[in-house]
Amino acid sequence: MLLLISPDSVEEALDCAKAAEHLDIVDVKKPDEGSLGANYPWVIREIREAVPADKPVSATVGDVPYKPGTVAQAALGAVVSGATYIKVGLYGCTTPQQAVEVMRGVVRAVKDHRPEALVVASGYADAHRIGCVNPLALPDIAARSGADAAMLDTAIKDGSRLFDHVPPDVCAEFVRLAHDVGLLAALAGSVKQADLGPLTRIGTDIVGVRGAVCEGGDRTAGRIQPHLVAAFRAEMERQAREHAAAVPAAN
Ligand SMILES: O=C[C@H](O)COP(=O)(O)O
Repeated sequence: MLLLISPDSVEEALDCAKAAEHLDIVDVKKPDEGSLGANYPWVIREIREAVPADKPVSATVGDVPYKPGTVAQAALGAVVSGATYIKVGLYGCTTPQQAVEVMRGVVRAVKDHRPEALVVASGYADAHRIGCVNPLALPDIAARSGADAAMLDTAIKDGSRLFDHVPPDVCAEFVRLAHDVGLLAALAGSVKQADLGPLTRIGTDIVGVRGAVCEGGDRTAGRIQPHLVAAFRAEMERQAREHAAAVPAAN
């Protein structure tokens, strides 16, 4: 499982760089503009320059409306600025067809510019609270649009967590659906160390985190702490070892 950490500024990205050996992807966002709030192109560029070259930079395009042209243009902005994972939060899409239309524009805009960039179609575990597409629709939306990964995050950051809205067995179904169509499965949403056991067992490819590695667990007022990133990674590795030991025993 890969660890994606979301700093909100160049300063925080520098703190991530101090913990670079413990993380896999640096994800640029602007939390005060929403769960997948988009940051400025120059912030993406500066963060790309600040983190080690072997660490991919991801950028969110925002909690986007159903405006395929607008979103495609924003996605191009993110990839031109140096991101190689482009995440789109399908906030304003109320049907799978709308979501596919938005994602097809994003995939074309991104891949025309940088074919090897990865496009991530993100839905929301708490979709029922905001009226957007059902979480389990995401793998099919991502596959039909030519994206590389399906993701879930939480839209409303009020302390409720991924598993409060989509329990582990339904997340397992999400991962299975994504893998069945050859996609990566990414999960996030106030994930804590205690969630890493189930996330590992269900075969999650990427776990996205911010609050759990911020001072005081506070994703808004706290700053990312390199020692919390290291501790989170250590727990991921412990869970991976336990899982690897348990799997042959079960067969
Ligand atoms: O993409 C990951 C998100 O930034 C997760 O943030 P969070 O752990 O504070 O919910």
